[in-house]
Formats: sequence, structure tokens, C-alpha cells
Amino acid sequence: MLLEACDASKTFRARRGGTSVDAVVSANLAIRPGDFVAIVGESGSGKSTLARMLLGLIPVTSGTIQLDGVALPTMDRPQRHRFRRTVQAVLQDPAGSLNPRKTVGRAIGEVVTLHRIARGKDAVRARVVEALDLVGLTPGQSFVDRYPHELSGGQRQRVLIARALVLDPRIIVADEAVSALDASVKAGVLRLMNELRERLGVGYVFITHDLPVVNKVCDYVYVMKSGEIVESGTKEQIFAVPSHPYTRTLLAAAPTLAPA
Ligand SMILES: Nc1ncnc2c1ncn2[C@@H]1O[C@H](COP(=O)(O)OP(=O)(O)OP(=O)(O)O)[C@@H](O)[C@H]1O
Repeated sequence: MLLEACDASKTFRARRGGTSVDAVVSANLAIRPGDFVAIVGESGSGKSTLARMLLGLIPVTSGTIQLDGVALPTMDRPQRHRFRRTVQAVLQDPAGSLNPRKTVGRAIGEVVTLHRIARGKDAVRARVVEALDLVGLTPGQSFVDRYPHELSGGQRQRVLIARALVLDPRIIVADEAVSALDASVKAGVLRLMNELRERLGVGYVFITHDLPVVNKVCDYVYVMKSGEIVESGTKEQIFAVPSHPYTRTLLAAAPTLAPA
């Protein structure tokens, strides 16, 4: 399985009188299950826009997003259904991803029901508990009836991962998924993501401006600047011998990672 952005561009049209924004310009990116791919770049460089395009949440202005060579708008119903299960989003919780009025069981259960993964209250609940156990919220039973405010930041992030996992995705697009967490909690969630990659073969498109995190978990890195992917390569290549001046600037801003 292969998820690709092929010369994908996004221009946000100007409202009356304003100028339009070329948020993403001819991006090429590829990811397979089991990969841990990072998109890095300063604020406003187009990372989230590219992520939303990869998830099929916003249409491209030109180019394509493809799953196994089939472009999103040309997919038939079964292909589209498969896409919606296969490619999942995990966003950061402060962005309001969890509804404060819904219990964990309801938030995840709704996804199970919507995608017809299980039917009937008990079967849905069993599926939810299984997903919670998988993300280390154990025993899952004890988390089902809790509300988001009864959980820590790290636990809420795990609920969001469980909500994605319940669909058995092959690729997860994680936009700043751990950025708001304290260092030790962040390390725990990253460890979980890595474990899930090993156990389930999930791949990640990991969007962040946190280079030490990239250094720890990712294999392959795309560097964005002003909507363009200015450089890409294995983590070793990018961190040891950054070829683009912008990448060197980014690395220099993360002192512990600056090349010697
Ligand atoms: N819906 C929108 N309408 C108009 N412009 C937008 C829209 N969404 C994003 N943009 C613009 O597109 C550019 C890229 O934004 P984007 O959010 O993708 O960057 P980013 O790298 O994810 O930034 P951050 O790290 O701050 O989230 C920015 O100039 C932004 O203002």
C-alpha cells in the first residue's frame, strides 16, 4: 500500500481584495505502512495544509493525492470507503478533537458504529475497550465512561490514537500530535506510536516543528518552506548533511541537533 502526494498544490483563493495564498506548491511525498515520515518546517510553511490534503479533507488545487495509484476524486465508492478507513488523522487534543460532552466510550463508539465495524451495544463496547487496551489505557473498561476532563493530556492523546486505531488504519497522519505535551508524557506517547508501528505495521506522517522528536522517532524527513518541500531524505542524511540552507537554519535553531 502506498499513499502519495503527486505534484499536489493548494491555493487558498483570496476573499474580495485580498491576495491568494499558495499554501502548498507541487508537493511530492510517499508513505507506506510501517514508515515513520516527518514533515517539518516553520509555522505557516504549509505542513497542516499538506496533511489535510493527504487525508482527503480538502481538495487539491492541482496535482493528486493517490492511494495505490488511484487518485482521490476518481475513486469509486468501495475505494473511497477503504481510503477513509485506511488513512486516519490524529490531531492534537487542544485543537478540540475531543468533545467535552462525550464520554470516551461514546467518542470511539460512534466511529465504530459509523463504519459498521461492530453492531449492538456490547459488541461496540468490546471494540472500544480493545482499542483502549491497545493504547495502554488499561484496563480499557475503566476508561470507557470517563469524560475528557477526567483524563490527563497524555491520556486524551491516547484516546485520540485509539479512536483512529479502531478503524484498523494502515497510515496515520499525526498533526502536532504530541506538541502540547510535557517531555515525559510526550516520550510515552511517542513510544506507544512506535510500538504500534512494530505490532500493527501502522505508518505515520508526523507533522511537527519539534526536531529532537523527529530525530528520535522518524526515518524519513520532508522539509517545507513557504509551501514547498525544499529537501527530503533519510533522517541521517537530513541531520548529518543538510543540503538546503533553510534546513541548516532549522537545525541550528535546535541547538542539540546542530551539525558539528
Ligand atoms: N483555510 C485557509 N484559508 C486561507 N489561507 C489558509 C487557510 N489555511 C491555511 N492557510 C494559509 O496557508 C499557509 C500555510 O498554512 P499551514 O497551516 O498549512 O502551515 P503550517 O506549516 O501547518 O503552520 P503551523 O505550524 O503554524 O500550523 C499559511 O499562510 C496560512 O495562513
